[in-house]
Amino acid sequence: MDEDRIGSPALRLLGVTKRFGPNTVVDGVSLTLGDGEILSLVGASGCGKSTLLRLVAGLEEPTAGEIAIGGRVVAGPGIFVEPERRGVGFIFQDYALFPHLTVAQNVAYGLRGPRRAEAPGIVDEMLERVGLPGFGARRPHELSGGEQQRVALARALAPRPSLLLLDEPFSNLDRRLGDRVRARTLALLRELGAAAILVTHDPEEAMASGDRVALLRSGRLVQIGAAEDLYHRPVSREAADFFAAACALPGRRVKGAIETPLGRFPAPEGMREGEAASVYVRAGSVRLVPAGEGVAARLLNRSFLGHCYQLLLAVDGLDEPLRAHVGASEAMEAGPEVHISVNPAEALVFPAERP
Ligand SMILES: Nc1ncnc2c1ncn2[C@@H]1O[C@H](COP(=O)(O)OP(=O)(O)OP(=O)(O)O)[C@@H](O)[C@H]1O
Repeated sequence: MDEDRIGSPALRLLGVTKRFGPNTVVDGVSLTLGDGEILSLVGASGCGKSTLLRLVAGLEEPTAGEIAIGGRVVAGPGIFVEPERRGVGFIFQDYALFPHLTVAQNVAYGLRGPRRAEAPGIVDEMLERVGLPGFGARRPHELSGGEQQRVALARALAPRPSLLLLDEPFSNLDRRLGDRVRARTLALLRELGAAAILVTHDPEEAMASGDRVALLRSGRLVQIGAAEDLYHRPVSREAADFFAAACALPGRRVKGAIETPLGRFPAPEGMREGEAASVYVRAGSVRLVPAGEGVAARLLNRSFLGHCYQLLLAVDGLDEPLRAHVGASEAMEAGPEVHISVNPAEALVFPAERP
């Protein structure tokens, strides 16, 4: 590594934009990834996550903006470094192993220069690290989905990339296997000190996996920060919609506070009197209170979620049932009519007409 690149961020994007014809798919994205940092990139289907990864990998060329990896500009005005010269590893959703090559040949595939000569030792080490020692002679079709994913990981990490890009790598595995393979993958990335971007459309996976989480919507970066920030302090209605897993109550500012079917909530600064609001209430913030307190609701359904019970409640003025997560004794005591309240400090309030 050049002297002047020591201490450079693993990745820096500056105003990166990608247009396909008239469609702007990635729109002025700027972010910096520290050495060894793992970033979850999350957003709804079609928001541009894969395109952003492909731009970093060099599989697409930006229409505008600049990309630097480890301090070296790899894409920008008049500059384009080919994918194989970027020192970036890539794992796709379908693993993309070469079916005609053995596991060992797959893992050795990306080794270049002096590391090529050491291939047998590196292959053994990588297969050991991903928990597949002795699998070198097998072919991809002789492996389970989880094993194929681990070979893809060994192949991507064998050349020791400073940056690894993972595009929904666990989504083809069932939930429990996916969780296990994800934990193993993250531990290995930490061990090797590789920075990584993990693309997912699942907010829980994003929050559980990344040092930071970046939320993309329509090609734009909506918010980037610690998982707790996105969950507790979403910057906008868009971010709350994605992360809060909450019911949105309609409201309106009346006499300085937001009036809703569940009572009054503090108005955010800058909201005008009479302006419409959306108040996000999480299931864990809804409490059952004695009759005569709070607001009356009708119990529509009770279900066991494992860590709690979920009550579905009909409340006058709400189009959709409200979800409440409560403990076993509360759930069992709840009759057809209940009374509920929400701590105003636990709700998220946004102007309804602005994004
Ligand atoms: N080569 C291309 N030519 C034209 N449009 C494209 C091309 N690649 C992607 N797009 C469009 O860009 C948008 C973003 O696609 P992208 O695959 O980046 O989204 P995504 O967030 O990864 O979605 P998903 O979660 O469904 O994989 C989509 O509308 C897609 O149709």
